[in-house]
Amino acid sequence: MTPHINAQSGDFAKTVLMPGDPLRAKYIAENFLENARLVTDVRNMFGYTGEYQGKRISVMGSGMGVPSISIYAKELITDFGVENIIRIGSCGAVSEKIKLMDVVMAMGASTDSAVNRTRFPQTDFAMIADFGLLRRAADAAEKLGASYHVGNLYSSDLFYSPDESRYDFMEKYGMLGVEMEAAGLYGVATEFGARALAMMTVTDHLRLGQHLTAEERQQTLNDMIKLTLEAVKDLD
Ligand SMILES: O=P(O)(O)O[C@H]1O[C@H](CO)[C@@H](O)[C@H]1O
Ligand SMILES: O=c1cc[nH]c(=O)[nH]1
Repeated sequence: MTPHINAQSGDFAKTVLMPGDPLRAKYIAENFLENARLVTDVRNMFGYTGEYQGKRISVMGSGMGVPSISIYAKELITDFGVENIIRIGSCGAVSEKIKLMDVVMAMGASTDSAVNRTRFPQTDFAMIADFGLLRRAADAAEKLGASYHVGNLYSSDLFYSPDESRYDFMEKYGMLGVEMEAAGLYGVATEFGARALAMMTVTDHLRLGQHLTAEERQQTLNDMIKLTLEAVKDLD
C-alpha cells in the first residue's frame, strides 16, 4: 500500500490505462474488461484490474492536473510494478486543422508546469512518449480508421487561463491540443524508467467555440478505449 493506493502487491497489471475521471475508469472496467475487480479506492480514485481478450489490463483514474497524475503514476511504477501507462483523456484544439472528435497522440508534451525543471535542474528535458506505445497506438488508429494526429501537445497548469494570447502561441508552434497532465506523466515515466503515452480526443475547439455533446463525448470515449485496448492487447 502507498498513501494514495490501497492495493496489494500484484493487484495491478503491467499496463494501466489512465482516464482523468475515476468514474470513467469504472465505466471502462465494467464495459470493456472481463473479470474486472476494484483494487484501489483511496479518495474515490478507483482502480480496477481485469482482462481484455485474455490480456491482464488495469485502469485507474488520474485526477486532474500534473500534481495529481504525478502522484498516482509514480506510486504505480515504484510500488506496484507498472511498466506502461497510457493516459486516455480529452483536450481542447487551437488549430483549424484539428477537428472535434479527432484523436491526438502526444509524441511530445510542452508545458508551463515547473515540475520537470524541478526534476531535471538546468535542463529543458524533452518530454516524449514511448515510441513503442506510440507506434502501436498509431497502428491501431490506422486499422480502425480513426482520424488522428501525432505531435506536440500543451499541458497547462491552468484550465481557466486569463491569457487568451497563449492560443496564438500554441497554434503558431504547432500544438495539437491543450490538456493538463501529459507532461507530468512523461516526466514521471522518464524519472522512474517506465513507458508512457498520452492520447486525447478533441472535446472542445477553443478557437471556434465548439464543444462535443454528451452523446458525442460518450462515442469518442468508447472509440478511444477500443483503440487503446487494441494497441496494448499484445504488449509484453
Ligand atoms: O478528460 P481528462 O482526462 O480529465 O482531461 C482533461 O479534462 C480536465 C479538465 O476538464 C483536465 O484533466 C484535462 O486534462
Ligand atoms: O484541458 C482541457 C481539456 C479539454 N478541453 C480544454 O479546453 N482543456
